[in-house]
Amino acid sequence: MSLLVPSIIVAVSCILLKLVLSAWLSSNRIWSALKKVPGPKAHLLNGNLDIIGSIDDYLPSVKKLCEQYPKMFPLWYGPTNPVLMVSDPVIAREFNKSANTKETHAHRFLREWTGPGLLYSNGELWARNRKLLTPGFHFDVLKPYMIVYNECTDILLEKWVNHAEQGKPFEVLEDFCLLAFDIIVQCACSTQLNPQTHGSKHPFLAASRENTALVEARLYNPLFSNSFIYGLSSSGKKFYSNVAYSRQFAKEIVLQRKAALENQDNINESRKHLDFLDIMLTAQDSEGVGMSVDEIVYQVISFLYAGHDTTSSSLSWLMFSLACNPECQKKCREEVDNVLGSRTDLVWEDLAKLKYLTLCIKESQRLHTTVPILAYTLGEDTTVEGYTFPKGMDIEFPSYVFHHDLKWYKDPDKFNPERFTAENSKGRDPYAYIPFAIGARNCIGQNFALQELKAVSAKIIQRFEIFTNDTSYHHIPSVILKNKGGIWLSLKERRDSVVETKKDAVTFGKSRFLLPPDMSFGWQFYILY
Ligand code: HEM
Repeated sequence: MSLLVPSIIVAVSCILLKLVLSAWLSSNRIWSALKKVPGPKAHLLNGNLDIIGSIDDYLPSVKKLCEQYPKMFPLWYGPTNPVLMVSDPVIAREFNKSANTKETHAHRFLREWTGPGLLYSNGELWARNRKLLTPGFHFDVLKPYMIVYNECTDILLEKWVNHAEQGKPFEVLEDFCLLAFDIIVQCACSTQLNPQTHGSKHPFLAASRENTALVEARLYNPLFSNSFIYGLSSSGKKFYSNVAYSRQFAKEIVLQRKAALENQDNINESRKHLDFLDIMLTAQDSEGVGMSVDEIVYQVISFLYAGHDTTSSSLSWLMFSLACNPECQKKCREEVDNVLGSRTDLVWEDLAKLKYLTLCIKESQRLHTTVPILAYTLGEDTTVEGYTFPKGMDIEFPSYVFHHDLKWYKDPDKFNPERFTAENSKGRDPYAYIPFAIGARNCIGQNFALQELKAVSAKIIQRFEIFTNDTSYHHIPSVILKNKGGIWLSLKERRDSVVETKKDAVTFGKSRFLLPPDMSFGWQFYILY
């Protein structure tokens, strides 16, 4: 007994020593590798933070450094947090050949929130789930979602009639955020929350926004890297309470759906579509093992998060681009009028016919790159351009810089949709255009997102003319790209339109059954099918 305590102390000390030693050795390997690569001189106390400047200056600073070091360079976010920034898309391809993981500080913090869903998991867990979820994005599954896009956009259009009548500029990101959330929650979980008309922000959206901001702030405080210490702070308490809420919210949806699936009688036979949740609840791997409820909860949170933030940013920038370029807007409108005639609802077959609008979407995603920096951690030792970089080293692909590279884009700051015609795209390296990332960790939702962007924007253009008083912008790289001061547009309802508008388009009579309002905040939710 008397020897027990000293033995425990020795054992714990040995484990701690081993942990510290291996962390030190790994950092040392990274530092030795990075020392060999030319780059800006790092300060002992703040690394390269003085060159990078504030978040307002971040993108221009990185772009300038990429021009100065056109292949790659080490960048120190503070004294102990180096990454290798890859300036050249062709070299980025070399780094993407091995299995990269998502293990940076930001990924770790975000994973604490979403859990190990597809977005932030790694290794075998990620590979298994990616395989199980891929069928959920097959075109046959996506096609019926057109109904949801049409119905949700009708709600937005009715709200926007007021803006058109007032003729004053208004900030659009918030409305697009509600729209995209409305769409994803219906398509992913067949659940209706009516976030666009509820009058107050849905708590999942509030939690999602607050946690993104908290993660951004956490990156600047090395003490908060430790989850236990972070949990004691007021920011940490808010963060973990948002985590608990989001999981409870997602779990409620999953359990209700699981019960309904188990009791087939409850499911109406004329269901309009399969959703991601059905696929997750019924998918099995090669050994016949399905996903656990917790695993599905993490996927639901990841999908709801990834599926609304990026899409709303893309939609806002697309509308801004069209407002700044009236001649392009006019061409889109002519195309939409030709394709739709007097119809207001789009059908799947319309999407392929909206060729010019598609070029505008691509160009807007280039100029205003939604996810401007992609970060990874090397999954194995990797040799590129004669340098060997160790497993565990963080790398970044500045997709925003790739999208503004003079080598691939003439007049990169100009909005020119024609650069994406098949003819003009010839010879462009695929890594020079990566709005949805590229390789194994590319966006699983990209077809869904493009379909949604086309359908929503076509309906807006059909109904309104879009204007802006200020064509200047200042890109801010939050997790997604924002404009400093927001995106402000004004609208005019079209008088020349041949369509019949649907004032009573918004009906909620499709709900099959109502779940108890157990998520508080006065929010009820409806399982639709
Ligand atoms: C315009 C809209 C969208 C853009 C620009 C976009 C962009 C991206 C990018 C750049 C990544 C890679 C992130 C990284 O490596 O850190 C990604 C991953 C992902 N996206 Fe999207 N996304 C969009 C819409 C969506 C939608 C609608 C969904 C869900 C339906 C979705 C689900 C995901 C998921 C689950 C991942 C992780 C994939 C994996 O690692 O296997 N995204 N997205």
